[in-house]
Amino acid sequence: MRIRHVTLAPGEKNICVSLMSETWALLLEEIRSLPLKKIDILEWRVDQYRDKDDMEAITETLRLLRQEIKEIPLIFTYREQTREHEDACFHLYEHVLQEDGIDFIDLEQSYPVEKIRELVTQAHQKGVFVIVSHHDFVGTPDREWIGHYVKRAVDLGADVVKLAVTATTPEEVLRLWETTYLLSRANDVPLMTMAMGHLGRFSRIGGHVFGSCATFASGQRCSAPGQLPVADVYRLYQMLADE
Ligand SMILES: O=C1C[C@@](O)(C(=O)O)C[C@@H](O)[C@@H]1O
Repeated sequence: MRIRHVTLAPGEKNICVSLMSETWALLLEEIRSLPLKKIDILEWRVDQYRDKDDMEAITETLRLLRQEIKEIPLIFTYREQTREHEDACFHLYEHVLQEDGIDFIDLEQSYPVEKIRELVTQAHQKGVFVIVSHHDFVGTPDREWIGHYVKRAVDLGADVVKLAVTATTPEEVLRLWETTYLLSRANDVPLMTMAMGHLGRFSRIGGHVFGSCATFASGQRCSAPGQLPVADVYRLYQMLADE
């Protein structure tokens, strides 16, 4: 699968970095502080943005953001798992899908099925790809759960399936890698998998070997525990590539 100049396929060493600022002025400073040439995909974590309920501000910020990041693929993510924020989140996604400039939206698999389907339809009509995500901030689900999850996400219309778990033991890293390896060979839809936490750091530099199509690294701020700085991940990837 190709988005602008980026290929999302098992084994690709794509680096995603999240933009975490609260205002446009800070976002601009954040973008300018990043080594953009080392970044394949940017994620705008709009849940961190102060004016996220102001649709005009969102439209304008997106326009400026796109100007600044040029051709870098952009994921638009409102990371909220509480029910009370869901309406605001769906409203925002619907709004942004009428605008230009985003390449992906990220939808949590726990959202109501009907809503996911509606947003998938709207996104696809607009030529925007959908990442269906699951986050486990406590541990790593068992193999069977992960298998069902990936199948369900594909059935819901995901173009990419993301799984971010927490690794509390080495066995959980192994389980994530093993399931990523098997499921990436069994599905045409690219998988992005990673583990959070200290042990999860290994999954963030070795995931591509097991079939993940991208990893998340930290820019100005981490957007999840265990992310390594983007320049370090880039350097490691170069070291792994030259043999
Ligand atoms: O889903 C993900 C992955 C992530 O949670 C991580 O563990 O790196 C970071 C989030 O910003 C992103 O939306």
